[in-house]
Amino acid sequence: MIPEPAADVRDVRVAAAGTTLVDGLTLTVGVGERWGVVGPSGAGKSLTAAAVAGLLPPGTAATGSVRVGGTELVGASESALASVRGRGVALVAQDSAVALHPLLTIGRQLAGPLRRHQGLDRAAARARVAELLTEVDLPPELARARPAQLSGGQRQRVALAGALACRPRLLVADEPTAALDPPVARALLDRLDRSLTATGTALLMVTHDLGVLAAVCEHVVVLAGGRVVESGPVPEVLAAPEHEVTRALVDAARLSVPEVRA
Ligand SMILES: Nc1ncnc2c1ncn2[C@@H]1O[C@H](COP(=O)(O)OP(=O)(O)OP(=O)(O)O)[C@@H](O)[C@H]1O
Repeated sequence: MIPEPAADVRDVRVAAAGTTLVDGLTLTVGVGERWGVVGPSGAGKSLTAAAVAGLLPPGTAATGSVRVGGTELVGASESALASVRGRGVALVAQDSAVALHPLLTIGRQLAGPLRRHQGLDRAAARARVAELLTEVDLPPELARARPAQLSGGQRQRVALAGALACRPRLLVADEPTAALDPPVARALLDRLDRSLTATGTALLMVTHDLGVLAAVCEHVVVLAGGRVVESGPVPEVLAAPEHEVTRALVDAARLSVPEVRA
């Protein structure tokens, strides 16, 4: 039997106040596959990520179909969405670290979803939090710290640990390293890479950085004006871009990112 893909996205349209912002989005993310989403500013990358994660911002609405591990997210009730979050799909965003509660310890924040989604008791959740922190190369003692006591890179690692805590089928990552310095960003991506491999989690990652795309993803979709204009294996698309938008992105990257120079 062919396994359910991590995400099966069919003809998704996202609109706000009657304006179509993403249109005709169709994409299949196979089990454990890593997809990148690139495109110019305003192309619809973040809304695409949000639609696939079932977390569209207020005022926007989707039609079409987004199935994660066989569960339909478009039009799903809050309780149905809540049951898919964590184990089906998890989101880590550029500002995920900001979303940490300033007054709660890291340990309590990581333990919450483990207790809710996996039914762990207090002691089991505490042990799992220590494991999760170790998995993202943070000392387990950080469980007792509050977010303000951590660096930006450490906070983003905590966000990643939280997103991967329930071993989701799919991690949606929206510019997860955009707010980090290059060495800290590289370390986080390296960590992400190892965690995805260890858990078999698939990835859909928005990035504006073709170097990051090439380092992390196997497949790419290029968006422009809310539509997919090109998609395929990353090496092929970067080596021989077919659409003018992709060519412009590759040309811009050649000027600024040594790794993708021809
Ligand atoms: N909540 C919203 N309500 C109305 N319009 C929105 C909303 N969010 C985004 N948009 C609009 O939808 C379009 C796509 O936005 P989106 O944030 O997905 O683009 P993006 O490709 O991620 O851009 P960037 O690279 O600049 O972050 C833009 O024109 C944006 O102004």
